[in-house]
Amino acid sequence: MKSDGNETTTTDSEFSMDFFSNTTLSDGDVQFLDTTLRDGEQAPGVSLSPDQKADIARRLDRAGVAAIEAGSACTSAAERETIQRVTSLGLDARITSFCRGVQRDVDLALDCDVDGVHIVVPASDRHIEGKVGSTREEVVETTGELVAYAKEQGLWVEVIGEDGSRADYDYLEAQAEAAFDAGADRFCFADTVGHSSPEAVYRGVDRLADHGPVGVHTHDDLGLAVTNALAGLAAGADLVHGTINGIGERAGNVALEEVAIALWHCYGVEPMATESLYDLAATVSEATGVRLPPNKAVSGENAFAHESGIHTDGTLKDERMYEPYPPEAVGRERRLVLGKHAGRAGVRAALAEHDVELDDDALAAVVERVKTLGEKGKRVTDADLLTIAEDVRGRSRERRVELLDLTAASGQGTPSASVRLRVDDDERSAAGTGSGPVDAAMSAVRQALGSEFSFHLESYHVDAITGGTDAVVTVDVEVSRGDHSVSVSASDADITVASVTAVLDALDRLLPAADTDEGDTVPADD
Ligand SMILES: CC(=O)SCCNC(=O)CCNC(=O)[C@H](O)C(C)(C)COP(=O)(O)OP(=O)(O)OC[C@H]1O[C@@H](n2cnc3c(N)ncnc32)[C@H](O)[C@@H]1OP(=O)(O)O
Repeated sequence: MKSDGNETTTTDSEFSMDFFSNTTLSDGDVQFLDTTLRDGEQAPGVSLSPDQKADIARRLDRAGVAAIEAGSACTSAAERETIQRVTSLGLDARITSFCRGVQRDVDLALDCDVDGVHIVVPASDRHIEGKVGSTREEVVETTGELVAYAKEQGLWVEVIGEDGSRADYDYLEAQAEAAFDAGADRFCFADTVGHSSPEAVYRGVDRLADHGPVGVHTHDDLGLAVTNALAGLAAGADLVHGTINGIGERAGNVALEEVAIALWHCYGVEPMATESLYDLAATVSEATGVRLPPNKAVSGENAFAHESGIHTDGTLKDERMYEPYPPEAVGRERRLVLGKHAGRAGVRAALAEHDVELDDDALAAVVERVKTLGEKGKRVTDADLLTIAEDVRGRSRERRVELLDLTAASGQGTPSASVRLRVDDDERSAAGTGSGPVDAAMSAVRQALGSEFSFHLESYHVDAITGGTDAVVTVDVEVSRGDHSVSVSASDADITVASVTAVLDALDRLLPAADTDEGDTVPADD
């Protein structure tokens, strides 16, 4: 997908980063090295299985990432197994391993059949003297020897000057020169502790780029990771190291999806397919357990959501009114949300999605009630909106599906549940098993309903409203039948009851009204 236009910057294949300099790059000159599986996995508590690494690597490869650092072979036998799983996939991307500046690490990487290695050598005096107890001269010498050794083994080699942003740049340049003289394919400027200003990154990369191809590796301790990656590119780097969702040590690495969208939107450069970004973000979040902040660029839940009336009205008039780029560009969809800041246009549009049309007075009354609900801090779901609309119109609706009884049992055996439902005039009971009590109850519900009342659970989300083991939980679901979907939330101290209630409320909303002349319910699934 090509950038469809940023009104203030160039979008053709040539771009210039005027802020930093008059550097000009063409699309294709920037490549990405994804290190989610190595530096990203170094985030505390994260450990990816071979299958998870393989799955993420396949998706990165399909998205066009040039290189994937699959892990640190020196870590353990189990880690080598995960790297081998990735190297066995036969991907187009170059698969690499992290190595310290010691031959043993390179040999262990070779055992994993990687295409290349990142030989990480200390660059700042703090790291040279304080960490590895060496000298500048010794590090330069051993780096040259190790690069020559790795090249003899047929490996692609990148030397990373660790803590390079805090190094004496004269020395960093000497280190890069030694690495290139020994045959290194590239050198990487590393802002290892995320300490650098954009200007300092620019100066460092500018000097290194005189000696050969340079990459830039930035961290987000100052919130400058993306800016610093762009500064590196402006100074002549052509490879950006980063991780999906910016996971990594401390405040994390640069978020690759943020660099990708910034390059695409602002400069018309696309080192990876932007349409894959959300899928990658969701996959990595799920695999690592590191949640996405709702306001995160590209992948946050709210990145393409509009609640306030003025924004919603503007967006309904022109989708680009309050968005820099369309959600489809990163594989997402826009959401209009109702709450305290809602206005008439947004409420009218939300009702129209459920084939409900109101006159101006009724609409104003619904808007007021929506605002009141939103002011209580409650998320206004489709079910809430439809209930308010019915109330305002003075029409009551007869429920078609109702939970009469629910029992769930869990423990060390297989979780099981039984339900009793009313479906129209019919009373139905069924039992089911599942991976947990909620799953078992859902299985029982589906069995009781039968294929005639089938539904699809689009999303399921649980939040504890209060703390402690007696917490009240809210379950938010989105349920669909055919082309229609509704969002519902239900709260209860029992998560199984809240889950079943939410799903049945949603299904009830999706079924045609018993009294069909109401005309304000969605058509049935056929
Ligand atoms: C900036 C980064 O992201 S660095 C990458 C971080 N990644 C990792 O640490 C990978 C996981 N690490 C591990 O599994 C372990 O630390 C191992 C297997 C690598 C080493 O374990 P141990 O031998 O027990 O050493 P330990 O972890 O205590 O200390 C690290 C050693 O590596 C040495 N070292 C650190 N960086 C380098 C380097 N760039 N080049 C050479 N040696 C280095 C340290 O000096 C220290 O050696 P010492 O024990 O002789 O003092």
